[in-house]
Amino acid sequence: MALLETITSPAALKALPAAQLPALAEEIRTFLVTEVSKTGGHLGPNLGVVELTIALHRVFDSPKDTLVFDTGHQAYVHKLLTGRHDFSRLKKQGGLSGYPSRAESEHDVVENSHASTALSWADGIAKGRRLSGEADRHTVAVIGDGALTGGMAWEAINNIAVDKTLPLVIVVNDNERSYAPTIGGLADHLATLRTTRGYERFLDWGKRSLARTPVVGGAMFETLHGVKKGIKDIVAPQGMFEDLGLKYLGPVDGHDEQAVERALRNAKDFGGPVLVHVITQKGRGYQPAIDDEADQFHGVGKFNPETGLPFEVSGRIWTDEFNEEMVAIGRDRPDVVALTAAMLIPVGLDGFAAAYPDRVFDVGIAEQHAVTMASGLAYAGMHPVVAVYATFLNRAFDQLLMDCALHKAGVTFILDRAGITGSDGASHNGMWDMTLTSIVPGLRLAAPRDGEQVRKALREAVDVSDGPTVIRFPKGDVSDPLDSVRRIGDVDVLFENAGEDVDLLVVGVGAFAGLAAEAGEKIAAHGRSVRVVDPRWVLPVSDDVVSLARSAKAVAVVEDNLVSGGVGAAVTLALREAGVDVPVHGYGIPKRFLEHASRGQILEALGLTADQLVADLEPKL
Ligand SMILES: Cc1ncc(C[n+]2csc(CCOP(=O)(O)OP(=O)(O)O)c2C)c(N)n1
Ligand SMILES: CC(=O)[C@@H](O)[C@H](O)COP(=O)(O)O
Ligand SMILES: [Mg+2]
Repeated sequence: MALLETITSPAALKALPAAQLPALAEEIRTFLVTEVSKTGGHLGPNLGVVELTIALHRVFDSPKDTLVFDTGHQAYVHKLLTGRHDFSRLKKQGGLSGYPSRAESEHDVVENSHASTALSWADGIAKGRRLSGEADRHTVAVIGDGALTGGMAWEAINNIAVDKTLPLVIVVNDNERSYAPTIGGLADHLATLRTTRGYERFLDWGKRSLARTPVVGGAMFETLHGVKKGIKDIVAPQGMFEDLGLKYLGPVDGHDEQAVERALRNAKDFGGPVLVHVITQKGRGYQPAIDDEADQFHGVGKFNPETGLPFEVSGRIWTDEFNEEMVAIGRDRPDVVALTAAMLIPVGLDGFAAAYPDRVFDVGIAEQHAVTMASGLAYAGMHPVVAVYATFLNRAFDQLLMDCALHKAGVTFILDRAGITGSDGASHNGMWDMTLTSIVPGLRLAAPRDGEQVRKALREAVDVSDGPTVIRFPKGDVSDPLDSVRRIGDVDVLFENAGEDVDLLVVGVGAFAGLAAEAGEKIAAHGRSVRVVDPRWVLPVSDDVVSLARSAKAVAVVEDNLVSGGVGAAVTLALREAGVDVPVHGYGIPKRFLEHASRGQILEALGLTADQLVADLEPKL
């Protein structure tokens, strides 16, 4: 790592002779494989942007110029080149974030890991710089081909393309993959552009040859360039970007560092918005990643760098329960169809897709489209199941409210990674969904406490055809089965040590039902009468919960969601509306953005362990 150790800033990188850049790239790849094999992380995306990121930091002057990375999972090389070499605690508490972090560096801007936002950020930064008299500062947005399938990206392009003096460079990092191969018309269009790759080499040859031809050489090169443009338009119409008014440069071999530098310098000097189309390979330089058909080591756990094989084989996860039951439902219900936003495998729809390939729609990173398309599918007599990570539903709230719920569309939403996820940082925690969905008229939300409840809730949900149903569960290993002692209406009683009247009613929500039961039993052991329940369908608050509260002196609600506007808040409102004057103590996530750490570390820091709940709750009884 002789060279990499010397790169403590972009200035040091710029000072490196070009001849040493291939060696530096090699050292960076070795570093990434070695270090990420110990911590886990987004290895594939970062192996693909080594030369691109080197070229970016050699052509532009960060932080005077601004580099924005879309989604931000591919910013490890950027971190290395801006002096952050300690990856030993990557994505862990106190260590480097897995995404850009303003607290870490002046070179980092966008911390949001939700895709398709970079171009909007860049549009605003560039226009703000120009208004403040700093038009000499360039803004560069690096966006993947996957993120480019998100609607926001096109809203931004629509605005950028018409601003002919905007010093903004869009770099499309086209590796033909999101997790899986990128889908849709845009992907096809990028593919036609890729086929013109030969033209770049042809043009470069022409430029070098003609440059040596005195006098007529330059004119001939311009003619050649015009010919190339014409042929390219015939063979690979790049009209889309240029018809929108964007200057298009490329396609450029994203692993030829000097070619990328040349293209970026041209873009930098162009004097207006330019799109540079860079062709890269996800997992470049590490064969196990390249060979990984599922997602080319998009996001990996710890692995053996020699073999690429994982050290940790995960147990049965919540997603597996959904995956399997969906296949069974697909057999029984030909009207059930499924939608994913470029995450077929991560959300557990691969089983259903294998069995019923015509009934799965991968819409790209386009959650808003997915939700409204599902409303259309429901109108056409289908029962759609939309599977997304909980945090990404935020993006499609209006579609949920005004396309799905307003029209009473029977759509089922599966929110995976609900609650604290932790290591992917603030924007990846699924902590807002029950707050958002609690205000949607006609929506019913289930929070299963174990695998059996996931299956039951899913079966019940697909039978609802007059409004949206939501099932949410966390990341990781599914909870051990938690049996009820009896059922009251639709509510499962998990523990009770008294008759009807109790000192305390504890409502455990979803995966926190076990935590609630543990805390309730501890309080019961201290002499209190306690009942712990799991409502299963937690929104809207059921009459059964209200009537149970009438027989309690106090209520506690424990949820893996914001306290603000969550189930606890909904219970409080329901009790007030029913005239039940009983104190409700809400336990969950505070309304703030949470630093990356493990789920367990964050839950403990938030007081969401049984002992901490007991310690806080008992004095209030
Ligand atoms: C709104 C949103 N939906 C889904 C995701 C999950 N996600 C993270 S990276 C990724 C694929 C991104 O593909 P691309 O932009 O091509 O970047 P690459 O990994 O290929 O470099 C997805 C779907 C996300 N971060 N944001
Ligand atoms: C960057 C991104 O949004 C995803 O790749 C995210 O890292 C998914 O993480 P898990 O699938 O491991 O929850
Ligand atoms: Mg990609």
